[in-house]
Amino acid sequence: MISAKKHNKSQKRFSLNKVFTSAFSVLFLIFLSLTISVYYQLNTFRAALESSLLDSIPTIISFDSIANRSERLVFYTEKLSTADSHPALRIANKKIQSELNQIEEQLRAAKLDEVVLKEYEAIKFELDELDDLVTLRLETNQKASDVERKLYALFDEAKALSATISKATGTSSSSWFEEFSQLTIMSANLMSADKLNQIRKSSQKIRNKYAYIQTIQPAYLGERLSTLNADFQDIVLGEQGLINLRVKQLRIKGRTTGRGNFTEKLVSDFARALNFKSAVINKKILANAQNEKETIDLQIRLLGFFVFICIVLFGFIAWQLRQRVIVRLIGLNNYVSQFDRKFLNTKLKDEISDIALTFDSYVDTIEQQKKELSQLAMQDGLTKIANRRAFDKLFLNTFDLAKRNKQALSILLIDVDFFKMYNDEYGHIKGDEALIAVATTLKQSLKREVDLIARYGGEEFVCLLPNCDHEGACKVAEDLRLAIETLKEPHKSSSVAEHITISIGGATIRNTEVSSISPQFMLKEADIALYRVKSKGRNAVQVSRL
Ligand SMILES: Nc1nc2c(ncn2[C@@H]2O[C@H](COP(=O)(O)OP(=O)(O)OP(=O)(O)O)[C@@H](O)[C@H]2O)c(=O)[nH]1
Repeated sequence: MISAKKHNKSQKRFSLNKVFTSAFSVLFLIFLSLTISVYYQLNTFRAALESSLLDSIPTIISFDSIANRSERLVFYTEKLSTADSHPALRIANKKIQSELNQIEEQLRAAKLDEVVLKEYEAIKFELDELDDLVTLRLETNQKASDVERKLYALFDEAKALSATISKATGTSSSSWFEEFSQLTIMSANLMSADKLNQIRKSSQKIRNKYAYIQTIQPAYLGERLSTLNADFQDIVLGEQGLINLRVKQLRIKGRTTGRGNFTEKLVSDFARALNFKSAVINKKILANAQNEKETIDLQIRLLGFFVFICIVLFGFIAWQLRQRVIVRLIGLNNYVSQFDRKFLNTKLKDEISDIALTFDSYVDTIEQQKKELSQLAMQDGLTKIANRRAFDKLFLNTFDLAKRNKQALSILLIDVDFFKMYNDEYGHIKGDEALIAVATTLKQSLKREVDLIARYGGEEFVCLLPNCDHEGACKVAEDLRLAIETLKEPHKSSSVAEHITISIGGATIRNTEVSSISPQFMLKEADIALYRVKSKGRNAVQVSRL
């Protein structure tokens, strides 16, 4: 079984599985935190936008709208307080009511705080009060006008009475009527007096004049005059007389003006308060937007930083992938395809190194097996010495070398004598053992490293003796023959000896003649020599010189 070579124990192991799992986990976590951060930021941004769009901006718009309506309300309040007729009052009231309705609707929609609502209620109350005052003023005005008319009617009556006096007395005018005319003018002038003090002074003068007139009135007018006086008393000096009405008029006017100004101020304040609130919300929105902008800026910078880190990490992982996996796999492929150890890289302790080491073991094993196979291919299966193929190959190479170097070369053909009989006598198994013994002895008998003994076929062996001349070849042949004889392997059926013997026929080429002789020829000559030895009785050697 093939086992991978072990890593150096001091080297820390980095499993590729762990490396890539950790790297991708880190990237995944960064990606996840990026996603969460972006999601959180977008949500915050959405909430801020929602708060601005759905809450603050509509509130500002409704505040502005209420403030605008309030400013219009100021205008109509002025119209109301200065209304000098009932139609004008009705128009002003209608406009005010319309504005109030709109304001109330918007106030409800804007969900404003209690203070604003109370202010609004106060405005409504003041407007009602103002309306009452203006109505009262118009009624008083009407009464004053009626009384004024009555005054002029009374004057006409006095005038007619004066004419009657003139007719009766024969004079063109009476001093009474003159005084009465002045009294009427003084009374009529009350209508143009716009100060209470003036009215008080005038009323005193009127009373004095009225008292004086009574002292100068003609006695013969009798009852007619007393009615006139009583009417004057009612029209000017009475409870509902012109003086009291004018005082009331001025007082109501003062109150109306005061209330009107107060209400206008109240409405203006209300509008200002709304404008202020709107400005505050506006400021808040701007502050929020600024905060959001700063947060988003920070997030963008953070995002950029994270993206940068991600790119660096991706680059690092890609580089690691290339260095740790791709480059090493290419190296491994080169190693496997070219069997060149320079491509073998097992520095890192991981799965690829494991594979590389396993391949390395396979390569070792294959090379070992190749060696063994090539050895087996050149070895004789029975005797374990070189076989004929090995001999043929080496013989041709040695022959070429000898030819080139002009060296002597010898070969010996060795044949075990009467081996057929040996087999017949002892059986094939014994025969095999005998051949093994002969081969081993022959091999051990050779002294030079370069000499080769091979099994040529059957019970025949061949010996290759490079750079060996005729004399040397004869000596080696004789040594071999002697070694087998010394073996004393019993061979009863042999007619040469009682033990196994060999016959050797050889051939030697001299250095000068090498070029004209072929390896086949040399073998043939050795075979002829062997034949001769056999013919002469065996257990002998003969080497031909070529
Ligand atoms: N046991 C055994 N016998 C073999 C082997 N190879 C060849 N032989 C036998 O060797 C014998 C050779 O016989 P022959 O060629 O007649 O030669 P010989 O009997 O030695 O006679 P000479 O060569 O004339 O002395 C044959 O009987 C072969 O069967 C082998 O590997 N094992």
